[in-house]
Amino acid sequence: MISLCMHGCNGKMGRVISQIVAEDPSSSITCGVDLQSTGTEYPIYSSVTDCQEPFDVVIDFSTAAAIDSLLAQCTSLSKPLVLCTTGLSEVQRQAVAAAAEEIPIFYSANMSLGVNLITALCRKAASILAPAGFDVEIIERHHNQKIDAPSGTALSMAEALKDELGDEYFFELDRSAKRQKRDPKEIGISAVRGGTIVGEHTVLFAGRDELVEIKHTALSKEIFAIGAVNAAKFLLGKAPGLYDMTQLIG
Ligand SMILES: NC(=O)c1ccc[n+]([C@@H]2O[C@H](COP(=O)([O-])OP(=O)(O)OC[C@H]3O[C@@H](n4cnc5c(N)ncnc54)[C@H](O)[C@@H]3O)[C@@H](O)[C@H]2O)c1
Ligand SMILES: O=C(O)C1=N[C@H](C(=O)O)CCC1
Repeated sequence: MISLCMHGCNGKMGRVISQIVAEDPSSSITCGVDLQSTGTEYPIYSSVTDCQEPFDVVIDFSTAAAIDSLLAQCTSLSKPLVLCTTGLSEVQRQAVAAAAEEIPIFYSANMSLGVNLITALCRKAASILAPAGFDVEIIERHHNQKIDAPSGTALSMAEALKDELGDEYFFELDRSAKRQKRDPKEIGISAVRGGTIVGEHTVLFAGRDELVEIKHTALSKEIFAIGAVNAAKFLLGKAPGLYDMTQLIG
């Protein structure tokens, strides 16, 4: 049995995790952290360090602005952290790496199995298609409540592709001010926001007279919640370090 502290418990993902855990006999949420202290069956605090109930692991789905403080709270208590919030700055990502020297941290911009599989498939496709002259574009679509753009997943896929293709490749997030043809070394990233789209990521390889598209569609937020709870179970008893889906999937 694992006991959890849910950071961002009143948010969309926090509520889905609460439902998933309520149906899981091997996990429980003993306490939560959010800006408002009502709305759940478990007590809610304004900081992880204020929580009175025992817990093994913190799961976070909140906002980038909360992460500096969250890292300090988890390291001060020596609590493992499953960090799912996206939109972190480069400085914050360095802070995550530094905190992971003290506590186990699982960080993934996308907790679904499928996205992590297609990222590996895209690496393979890119290694064959880009040298043959195919342009690489990532198109992501999300709901109209999402704050960060492009999505953490799109950035993480772009990083994987750049890692595969070489340092001469670069990200192009906004062509609006440019008046020039596409650079062959661009990895274009486009973000669409609308309605209740849970999350779609398409990697397009556009060649001369042929297109290859690799696409993942999330049909519910539950896939992220299940991945986060599995990550919390995976972290239990682990040494300090930075873990991700590649280790969880094995
Ligand atoms: N890694 C993944 O698989 C994955 C999947 C879905 C969403 N996300 C990311 O998770 C984050 C949350 O998504 P959401 O849709 O639940 O957002 P949301 O806006 O619905 O919920 C965020 C919650 O965090 C709370 N919050 C804000 N500041 C806080 C603070 N200082 N301390 C504690 N709680 C605070 C808010 O009050 C809110 O209840 C986003 O960054 C999103 O991109 C990641
Ligand atoms: O709903 C969101 O917000 C999501 N955010 C993640 C991202 O930015 O990649 C994962 C998909 C859902």
